[in-house]
Amino acid sequence: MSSVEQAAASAMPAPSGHGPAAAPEAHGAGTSAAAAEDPIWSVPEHLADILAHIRPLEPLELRLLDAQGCVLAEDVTVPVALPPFDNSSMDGYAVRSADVEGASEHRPAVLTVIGDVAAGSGELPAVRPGEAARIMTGAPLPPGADAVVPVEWTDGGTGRGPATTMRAHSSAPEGAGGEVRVYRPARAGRHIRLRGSDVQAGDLALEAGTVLGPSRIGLLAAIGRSTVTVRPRPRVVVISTGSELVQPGEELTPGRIHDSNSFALTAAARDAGAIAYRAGAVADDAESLRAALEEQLAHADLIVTSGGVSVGAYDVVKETLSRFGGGAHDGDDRDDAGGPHGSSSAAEGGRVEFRRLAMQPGKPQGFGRIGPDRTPLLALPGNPVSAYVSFELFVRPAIRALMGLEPHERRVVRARLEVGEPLTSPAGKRQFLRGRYEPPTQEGTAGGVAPVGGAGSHLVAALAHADALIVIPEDTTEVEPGAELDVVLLG
Ligand SMILES: Nc1nc2c(c(=O)[nH]1)N[C@H]1C(S)=C(S)[C@@H](COP(=O)(O)OP(=O)(O)OC[C@H]3O[C@@H](n4cnc5c(N)ncnc54)[C@H](O)[C@@H]3O)O[C@H]1N2
Ligand code: MOO
Repeated sequence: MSSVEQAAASAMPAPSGHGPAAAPEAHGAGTSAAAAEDPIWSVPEHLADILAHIRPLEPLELRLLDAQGCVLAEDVTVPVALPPFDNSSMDGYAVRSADVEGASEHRPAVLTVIGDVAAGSGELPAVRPGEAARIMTGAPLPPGADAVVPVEWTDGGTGRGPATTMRAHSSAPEGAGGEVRVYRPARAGRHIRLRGSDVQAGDLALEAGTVLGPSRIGLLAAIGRSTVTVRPRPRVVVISTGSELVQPGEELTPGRIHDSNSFALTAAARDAGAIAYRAGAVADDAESLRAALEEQLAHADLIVTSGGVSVGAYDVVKETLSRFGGGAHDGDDRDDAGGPHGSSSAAEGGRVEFRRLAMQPGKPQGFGRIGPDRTPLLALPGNPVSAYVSFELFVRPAIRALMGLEPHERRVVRARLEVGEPLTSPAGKRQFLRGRYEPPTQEGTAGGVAPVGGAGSHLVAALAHADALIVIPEDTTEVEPGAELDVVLLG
């Protein structure tokens, strides 16, 4: 295991934690009397439960541009070689190399021009000894020729010394005939792109599992594919909840705040590769939330909510989703909650289970599958930093799993903590502080990381200036200046 992998294993939630797990007390997070009924989940346990209930989306055949950002679900082999024929890499003259051997400015080779070969030419003139064909970049090499001299090595057929360019056929059609003086030799093969020099027929063009970025879409087009079988980008619906929320652009009245989570989470889902829809903010009432969910379920592969998962009197997400049925396939409303802390997870029962996690921020979390298609739903806490950190730890991997990708994307590195005073961290919680990372100046040494803002999960401005999450492990309550910690690099 490399040092980065080791760091990742300790800093990031790992799916290996799924299944019967250590009692919460083992993480030092258990609360005495309540622990037995309301266990505290570790970060890896919660992620493992999510990933255990998410299957990659079924492959679809999509047109090339619709497949951008998707994961290839087939091995694509090359049907015909690229380039499909020997062709010129320069605008110039196709010649027989023997005819231009020893050519110089003082003793040019004088060749008879037998015509033009433009890109796309089907019929090719044969080049015999003493002849040349004017040829354009990408045009097929005519039979007989074995080299191309660029126009800059010739007089361009003008008889007036070295040329810099060809004369346009429209204004000087005589350029396709007459004579050309060649001032430099070209050995056989010069300026020729050979058939199959890029890929051969039968080669593997792209392997299943490849993400289709622009250059890969270009390759698929080059080998003649108009459609491709991919796992589609997941459709993620983001719903924020809270009667205090006002949309950006609208005036704030007393007690209200702008809805920032639905924007940050939708943007984050797009950044992770999803097609994300912002369904907007729903007021804190169960009926509105239920209606919004019913409406969105039809076109969601994953639903993300923010807010309403804590212990308040208006925590409507928790109230609604704890009882939201599984829909058509929902045989019963059985209570099969438990996951690593019991026999199975709520996700199997078609409802959402709410948990406390041994982390800060992001303690309250919900996960389950709802509706007739058992659509996965992640209910994130409403505090903006908590929602964002939860996205990075749980939603991003879930989106990647739906795409058929390895869930962990973020790089984790070791970095020296750059602070004046020791930092404290709550016992039994994995703390994720926002930080700015400075890469090492020397190879083999650790970079530095400085906290941005405090631990408060309302600090959106500090979050916007952070580029890393500083991970303080569960069993660490104080970190000295200069200590090395895992750091999750955001982007
Ligand atoms: N008595 C307790 N109170 C709280 C606990 C607890 O254990 N006991 N946990 C705290 C923690 S930790 C968190 S995190 C929050 C989670 O609360 P909710 O998920 O129920 O979220 P809300 O109450 O709806 O909102 C919390 C906070 O975030 C602001 N918010 C909500 N949505 C948005 C949005 N879309 N854009 C911007 N800001 C948003 C909201 O106004 C609140 O300030 O609970 C603690 N309380
Ligand atoms: O978990 Mo809350 O997310 O600490 O603010």
